[in-house]
Amino acid sequence: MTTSTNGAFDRKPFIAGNWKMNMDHVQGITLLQKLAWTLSDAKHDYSRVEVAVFPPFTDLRGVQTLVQGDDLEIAYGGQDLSQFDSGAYTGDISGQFLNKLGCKYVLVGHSERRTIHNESDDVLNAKVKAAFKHGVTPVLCVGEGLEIRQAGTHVEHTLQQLRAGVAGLTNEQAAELVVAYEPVWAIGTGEVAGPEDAQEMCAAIRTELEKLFGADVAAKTRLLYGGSVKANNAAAILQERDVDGVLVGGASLDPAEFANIVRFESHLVTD
Ligand SMILES: O=C(CO)COP(=O)(O)O
Repeated sequence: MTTSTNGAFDRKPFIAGNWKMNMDHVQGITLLQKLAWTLSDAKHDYSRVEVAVFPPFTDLRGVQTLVQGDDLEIAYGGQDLSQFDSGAYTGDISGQFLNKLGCKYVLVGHSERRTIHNESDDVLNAKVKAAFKHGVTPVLCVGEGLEIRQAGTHVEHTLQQLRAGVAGLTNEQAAELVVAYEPVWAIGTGEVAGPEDAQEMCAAIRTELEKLFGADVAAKTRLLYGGSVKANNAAAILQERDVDGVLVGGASLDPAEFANIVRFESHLVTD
């Protein structure tokens, strides 16, 4: 097995599964158990490659119980949080509640939230700050739709979302933040941005973070790619220098497929 070219993995690779609105709390426990068994059988080294799942809110208590009871090293997080701490916000979930459930991460600004729920850059910036306030690491999602990609303004569009999302963060927060580049045209469509597209945008994001927070900070921020990632394309994407992980939708619902993505290093064989 060869080592990856990804900056010799200065940043710990991060493989995240976004279950979206799939898996009720019973199905979710079964899925997580199967994933944990598969990775355990494969002797997965969690200290080399971090694994996290993002189940629906209603699954989180069960996930917490399983993770604690079986001493699993799989992290988990919410798919969204409120920008507010508590109060008359029917249907919303506070970052404090996520923290209390042991969530290490929370997705912020997934394209499905930006579009279906009309979440603005200002709201998303407030959500990023709310996550940090409550001790949960935000995974800020950015990315362009098809029309913007075709117009060739995708880099500027994505960087504008990034700047708005990280406005007012401290250097320490920016280093801890995770950013996921998810081109909307590649989500759930089978269309995958090529490894070079993922690298182009992740490099642009890192350069922008350097401008905003300095090179030392930008060298620590983990950048993920998401959009139709499968076991057969993950390794090539993850070999790119600035791509530190993947955010997986559909393929994270299949424990064997997702475990193979987690074990991408075993697909980097050259001999
Ligand atoms: O939106 C995504 C992950 O957050 C990507 O979804 P798919 O992997 O199903 O394309």
